[in-house]
Amino acid sequence: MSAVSVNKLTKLYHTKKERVKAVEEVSFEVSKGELFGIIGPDGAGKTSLFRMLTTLLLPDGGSATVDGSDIVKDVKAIRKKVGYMPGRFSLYQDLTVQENLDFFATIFNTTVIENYDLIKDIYVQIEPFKTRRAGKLSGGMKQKLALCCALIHRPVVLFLDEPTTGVDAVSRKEFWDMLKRLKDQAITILVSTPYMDEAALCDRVALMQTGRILSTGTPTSIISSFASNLFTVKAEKMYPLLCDLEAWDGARDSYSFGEFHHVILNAQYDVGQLRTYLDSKAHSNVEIHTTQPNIEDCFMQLMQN
Ligand SMILES: Nc1ncnc2c1ncn2[C@@H]1O[C@H](COP(=O)(O)OP(=O)(O)OP(=O)(O)O)[C@@H](O)[C@H]1O
Repeated sequence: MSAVSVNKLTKLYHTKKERVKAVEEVSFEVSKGELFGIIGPDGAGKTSLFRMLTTLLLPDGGSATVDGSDIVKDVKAIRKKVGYMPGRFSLYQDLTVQENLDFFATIFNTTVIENYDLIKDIYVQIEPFKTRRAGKLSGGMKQKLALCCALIHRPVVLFLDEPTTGVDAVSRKEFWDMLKRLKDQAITILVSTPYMDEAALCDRVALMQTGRILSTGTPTSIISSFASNLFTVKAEKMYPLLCDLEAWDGARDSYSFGEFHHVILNAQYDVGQLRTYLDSKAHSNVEIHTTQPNIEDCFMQLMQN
């Protein structure tokens, strides 16, 4: 049995102006003990998906089970089994660190001591501030407290909605290290993120855009399915360079990528023709290198398709 099984799950929102398909016939499976990432930009539908899987939102179509329980019929069972850390800080700002933890333990009819072994690694980092109000903690500390609260009833499946958004690079790394250690405790983890580089830290990922899943697989399998002539290109004037690349028949796709532009050449074109074309457009200090694709390149290509 899968830890999470999702079959054509759909969520629509009706506003005065329009009907938004936030999640559209999404299907995937997550195995027990997996660290599964839902990777997608703002508005992709990640929060709506997680809220349906944690029974906070009713679907408009399709079905899903979490640890064998149906998300519509077995609401009470699921709420006992899942831990949910919402994207926005959801703890009680006026309660202290200790009080927040006790509160969440109490509503799940358990105690902090009973499950201390599970949160110990994370909790020791915020313990020196246990009498501080949650609202006065730094972003990284809030995130650790929220994770402890989501874990305090020893969930079978943990849902983390954009846990690293707005968190500094060091705290992000620490957070992913914590998730790896939690995985060793046999907890299945679903984590959503808009950061493409975090895909590589998951066992498997689903790439999501405007309510749909574009691809599912291990980060390596998604990258190896990217069969393309990919180059990095740089020149003195980067914006005109991008405009010229976009206008060229030889480029199947081109987009900004950090300090470079990435260009995928059409099959019948080569790097010599790319250089000749850029010379004909009078670009100076042109640098062209072959490069290996990463998840972001795959995402860009899938979006084009
Ligand atoms: N209550 C709502 N009413 C109307 N539209 C909504 C509502 N909630 C979300 N949406 C829309 O549904 C789409 C998916 O939103 P959702 O929050 O699920 O995505 P997300 O990937 O979590 O993005 P974000 O990180 O911006 O929250 C977006 O277009 C959003 O504007």
